[in-house]
Formats: sequence, structure tokens, C-alpha cells
Amino acid sequence: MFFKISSILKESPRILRQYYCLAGDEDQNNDAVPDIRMFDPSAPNDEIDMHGDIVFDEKRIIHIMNVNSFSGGVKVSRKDPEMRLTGLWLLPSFLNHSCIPNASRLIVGETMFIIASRSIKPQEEITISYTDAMSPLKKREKNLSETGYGFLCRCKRCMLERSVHHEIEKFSDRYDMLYDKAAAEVYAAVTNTITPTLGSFPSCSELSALYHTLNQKVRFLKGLSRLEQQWIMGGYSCAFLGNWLLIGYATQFTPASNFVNSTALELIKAMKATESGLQRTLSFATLLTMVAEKERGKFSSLTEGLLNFALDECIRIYGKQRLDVSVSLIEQSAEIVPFF
Ligand SMILES: C[S@@+](CC[C@H](N)C(=O)[O-])C[C@H]1O[C@@H](n2cnc3c(N)ncnc32)[C@H](O)[C@@H]1O
Repeated sequence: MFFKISSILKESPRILRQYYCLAGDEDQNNDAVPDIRMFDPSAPNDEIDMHGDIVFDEKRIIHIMNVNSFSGGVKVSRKDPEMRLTGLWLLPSFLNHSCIPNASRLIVGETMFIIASRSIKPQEEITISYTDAMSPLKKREKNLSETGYGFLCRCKRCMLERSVHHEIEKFSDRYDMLYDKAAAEVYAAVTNTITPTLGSFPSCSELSALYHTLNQKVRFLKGLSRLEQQWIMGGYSCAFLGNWLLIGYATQFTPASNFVNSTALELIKAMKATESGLQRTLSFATLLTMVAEKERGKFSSLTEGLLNFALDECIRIYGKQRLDVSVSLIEQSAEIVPFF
């Protein structure tokens, strides 16, 4: 990526000036809010302050790249499990992070769209999540401090989770120990390196049991609102999803009693309350809809409710599209594994 960025910056002093406005400049020259005209593609160069020498500084360029580049491990497709997205986008680089963000990123070709995933009030800061918001506090903290970003998030959700962490610490530690093993089990199943059978995913089963225990614990933590409980459980969504998904694989979604159960429905709402506009939530909603349709029929209120949920999530990810386009995007989301 460095070579691609360098060649663009070498060719255009204007883009180099824009690039130097981004966070990560070690001498903090970019603390001032940059002139927005500099980022207006229709503004001619002579209207922009192009005075002063502009030096191609490799070290500075790498530093800015580390703080602003985006590398998503979000989309894991059954067809192409290695699919990853990496890049740097100038204007979206000004967006700060929150673990309960109000916007999501959508990349089409080389263009990044920022889509409101909740309603945003005037003057409210637009935020995106730099890390996997569907992971527990400690994992998010580690991710944000060890990647190029290097900060401690103080969003409402992090502050809340820090205040109750001592109560759920042992679950959280256990989750960390099991997650990688469970991920390997899911990966092996979805890439067909094993033929899944019921009960052949011990780490996923253990994580699932952990999810249920934690869910009970969180429900009885004193003084938490429903939303705050959802923020905590959203972070442990994979603990439930791995097992749910693999049971589905093993049974090929043949009706298991109460398969679309209250825990699954509660979790999907918790995921949406935590970070809306997430491919993983859409995939989970789509899979739930498929199961509900098999179990209860196409026109049952459960199936219709789930489909509407999926449609809403689809709009939060891809923006408002024609209905047939949204339906096609929902269908395609069944190809994405909602675990990773
Ligand atoms: C991609 S930049 C975001 C825009 C940057 N704040 C600016 O003013 O240009 C990433 C950097 O912003 C800061 N940042 C972003 N979100 C933050 C948050 N929630 N808390 C503290 N610092 C944050 C960190 O320094 C991080 O390395």
C-alpha cells in the first residue's frame, strides 16, 4: 500500500498537502482544522493555499498511513474466506472512533461511502468504529492501542464496561482463551475442510454455554438499563454465533425445536443496539429469517419481523436502494459467515 500511496503523492502536490492534514503528523502541525476547500475536487489550485515548499517525507508519510489506513477483516465470505479490504481514504480519515458508532463505511470500487447507521442530531459528532465493536472491552482496548491508532477509547460503552468489568472478568478471560479455537472450528466448517456433525465443535459449544451464563449474569447486574446490557452482550455475540452457526451447518437447517429461540432474537437486537449497519448482523438476520421460514412458514409474524429487521439493517449498510436491490443484497448476505 505504501508504494501505491507514494506514487500518488509524488504525482500530486495538492494531494500531498491534503495528506499532510491527516492525523499522525509527528510534529503535530496538523492540529488546526484544515481548509475544507482543499478537499473540494472542484476548487481550482489557485484558490487553495499552495504556498510554501512541500517535501516528500517518507517517514511522515508512513506514520500518517499507519494512523489512517483502514484494513477490514470484516467480510468473510464462504466463497472467498480470505477476502480483505485495505486502503486509505482522505476525508473519512477525519472521522473519530466510537465503540457505539453512528455511521458505517461502505466501499464500492475505490469509493468509500459513510452512511448514517442511526439518526444523527445536529452538532452530534459522526463516528465510525475502527475495531470490531462486536468484541469484548479488553479485545477492543488491545486492538485500539496496539494498532497504529494508539488511544484508549472513552465512549459511553467503554466507560460502562470498565465500571462493571471486575464482575465479568473471568467470563471475559475465558472468552479470550476459547475464541481462537472456536474461530478455527468455524473456519474449518465453512471452508469444507471437515464434514460438520452435531457435537463436533467443542470450543464453540463451550463458548455458547459461556454466553448463556454471562447473559444471565449481565441481566442481574445492578442499575444497568436494557441498552447498557445490550452493549455488553453485543461484545460477546460470537460466543453465541459460532455454536448457532455450526448447529445449522450440521443439521443443514432442518427444523430443530425452538431453533430461532429467544436468545438468538435477543442477541440480534443487542448487536443492532451496539453497532448498527454491520454486515455480520445482516447475515445473522438473514440466516434467522431462512430458519424461521422453514420452521414457521413465509408469512408467519416471526419470519416477516425478521425480514423487516434484515431490510432495515441492509439500509443501514448500503443506504436506501430499490426494494429488489435490497432483497438481492439480503440474499447475498447469507454467503457471509457472521462469526468473524
Ligand atoms: C483517523 S484519525 C481520526 C481523525 C483525527 N482525530 C483528526 O483530528 O484528524 C485517528 C486518530 O484520531 C484519534 N482518535 C480517533 N478516535 C478517537 C477516540 N475515540 N478517542 C481518542 N482519540 C481518538 C487518535 O489519535 C487516532 O490515532
